[in-house]
Amino acid sequence: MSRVTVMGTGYVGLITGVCLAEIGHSVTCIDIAPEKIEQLRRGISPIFEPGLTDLIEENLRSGNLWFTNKPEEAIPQSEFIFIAVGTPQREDGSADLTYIQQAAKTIGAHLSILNTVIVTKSTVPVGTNGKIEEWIKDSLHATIPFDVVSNPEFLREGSAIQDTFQADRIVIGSENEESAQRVAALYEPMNIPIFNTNRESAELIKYASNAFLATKISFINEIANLSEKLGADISDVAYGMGLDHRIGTAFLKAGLGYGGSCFPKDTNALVQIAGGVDHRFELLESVIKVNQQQPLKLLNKAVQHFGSLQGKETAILGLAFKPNTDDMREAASITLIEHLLAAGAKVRAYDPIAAGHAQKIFGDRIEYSGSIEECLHQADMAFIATEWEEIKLLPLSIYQKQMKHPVIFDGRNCYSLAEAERHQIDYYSIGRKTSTFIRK
Ligand SMILES: NC(=O)C1=CN([C@@H]2O[C@H](COP(=O)(O)OP(=O)(O)OC[C@H]3O[C@@H](n4cnc5c(N)ncnc54)[C@H](O)[C@@H]3O)[C@@H](O)[C@H]2O)C=CC1
Ligand SMILES: O=C(O)[C@H]1O[C@H](OP(=O)(O)OP(=O)(O)OC[C@H]2O[C@@H](n3ccc(=O)[nH]c3=O)[C@H](O)[C@@H]2O)[C@H](O)[C@@H](O)[C@@H]1O
Repeated sequence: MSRVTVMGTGYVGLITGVCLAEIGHSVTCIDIAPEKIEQLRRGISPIFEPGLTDLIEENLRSGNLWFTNKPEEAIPQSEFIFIAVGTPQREDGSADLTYIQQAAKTIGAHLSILNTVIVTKSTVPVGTNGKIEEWIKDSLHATIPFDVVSNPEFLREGSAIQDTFQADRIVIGSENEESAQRVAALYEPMNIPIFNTNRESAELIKYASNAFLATKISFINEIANLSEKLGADISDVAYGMGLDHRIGTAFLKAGLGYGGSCFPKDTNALVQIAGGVDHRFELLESVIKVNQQQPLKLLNKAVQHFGSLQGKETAILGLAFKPNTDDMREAASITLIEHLLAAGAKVRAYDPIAAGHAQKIFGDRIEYSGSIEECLHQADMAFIATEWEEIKLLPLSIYQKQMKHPVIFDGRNCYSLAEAERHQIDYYSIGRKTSTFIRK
């Protein structure tokens, strides 16, 4: 059992803290946001993540997990300090290291002589772990031994706990073998393959992994755009490609493009990191451009269908950037809604859990529906922006029943073309033939 402090109770900090507590370590999570700590002490998770509340409650009860906003109550007693604070995007696309620097200074101000290993979980530009070391040194009041190790995080929102306990690999980037072994020992009960490397490589593995997955998505979206023009069906094309084990089926789902708190931010950051060493990352620049244009392609289909969108009652099904999360950061739904509003459409939206976030973004510029049926009622057109189970499995007869005449712009390819035809629905999707019903 080791004593661990986790700095930051966002997605990564909370999941890291809770999972380390679950395997028997004594974990204190600290945050500068007092309201989060207050909630967490009462067992309330500030984020929506399946299974997380149970794990928080369980580990609070067992005494393995504590929450505080006072670093002095945690850092001096810890053998490991995980940094899991945010690294948001600056205006120019580069990563903002303000929170990282603040966390490093806090660590330096409270570090004791336990030969503590600082473990960086946050996604940080190559070279940052070296800077963290310097920032900590600059804040120390005496000569105190410590080490800084890179340990990037690969979890996905919505399946974060499973991703942690069944991770493909744990990457540990260290300049010192003993520190690397100590971090590896922490994770031993999880029985996950460990890959050891130096800090710079570990930092780059994180950005390269996200950028590669983003590239797969933009690639398949381009093939989808091509499929539409060539009469191919993207579902079959992606499936047929994925049968080659060298390609694999994962991340070949065409749609509205990638959103979320990380792919857009990290692809932009990697372009900046490359630029910093005089390398123009043209491939990644194109990936980003394709992604920005993808939701507009579906909107254009609506413009072509109706001529003008002025006054059109529009239902948006799904707001979150993907299912099983209430996160709307960089969600394709935002692009869709902003463009629809600009074109004069009247928008109402439904999402099982993300409406609260939407309210902060759109206020009363759109309406919020309490159910799918209410959202679709008397609508001229419906956009499917997130493939929540209840949206994906919604019978097409509900669209027929609720809408004026069912016209669906499906950004997540939830239905088969045959089904849409059977229900006599004007059905537009991504990378497939349009199914238009000629009204008598
Ligand atoms: N969200 C995700 O699914 C993943 C995120 N990452 C990376 O992990 C990092 C954290 O991401 P999120 O958890 O989403 O961030 P977040 O922004 O949701 O949470 C960060 C938390 O850190 C707290 N914080 C800021 N400064 C602090 C300090 N000095 N001391 C203590 N707490 C402090 C904030 O109040 C906030 O609660 C980012 O670098 C992100 O790129 C990596 C993999 C997955
Ligand atoms: O660094 C991060 O924060 C994380 O970013 C992603 O995780 P996440 O953003 O939670 O979600 P994903 O499931 O990867 O989906 C990202 C976006 O890509 C889209 N996507 C995904 C897969 C696909 O085939 N097609 C597709 O359009 C999703 O709709 C979503 O908008 C990575 O998958 C994680 O490994 C990484 O740790």
